Amino acid sequence: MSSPIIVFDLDGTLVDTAPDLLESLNHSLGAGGVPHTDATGFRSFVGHGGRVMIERAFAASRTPLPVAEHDRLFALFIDHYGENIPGKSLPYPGVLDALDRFTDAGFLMAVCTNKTEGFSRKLLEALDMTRYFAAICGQDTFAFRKPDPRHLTETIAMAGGDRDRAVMVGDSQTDIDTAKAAGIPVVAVDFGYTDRHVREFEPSKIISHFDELTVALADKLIAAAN
Ligand SMILES: O=C(O)COP(=O)(O)O
Ligand SMILES: [Mg+2]
Repeated sequence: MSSPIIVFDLDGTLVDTAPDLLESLNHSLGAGGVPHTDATGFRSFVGHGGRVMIERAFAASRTPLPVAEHDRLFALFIDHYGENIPGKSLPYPGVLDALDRFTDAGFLMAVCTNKTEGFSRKLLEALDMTRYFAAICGQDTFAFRKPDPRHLTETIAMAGGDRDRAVMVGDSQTDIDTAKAAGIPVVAVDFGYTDRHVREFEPSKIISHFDELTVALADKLIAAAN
């Protein structure tokens, strides 16, 4: 039997990237003549990668966004964000202890994110976290991405895990919908990036700190799913 696996979302779950994403978003919006957004606006734009973030910010300010302009601003966003990694981004409190705990308990771990794979690897490397993960899969790793459940199930397969003994941990509706569609239990953190409280999306469990993400909880969720 292959190992149990715990799959993490990245932005807003493992790492607090909001200050840097917001700065790069505003750099790009400024170049497009759209007002800067704040932490509240950011929460409703994030979750589907940088392109969608720009698109949503334009829609919110009722400004048309022709494709060529979208491409230009996305390139500015990407360059700015990529150059500044890791910037101010840091793992949330208790993340590293939790990753050590699950390593010691024999779990595999993986990242399934709508960030690009390249930026995800660069960020995790800069924070010395790459070593924990058997797979790091971004929005461009496969031909599909969250909320398509195959992004999650293929991440599990790539990590060598067992989808019948898997748990997803995320911060957004995208993560919860993805896990549910894959038939995998999902723990939602309540401190990430979502404009609506995660309870509305009915995850299997909500936590407010990584100390609550125990091996016993993961075992319990896996047992209940089978
Ligand atoms: O970058 C985004 O928009 C979302 O990234 P996440 O899937 O790691 O939360
Ligand atoms: Mg997230």
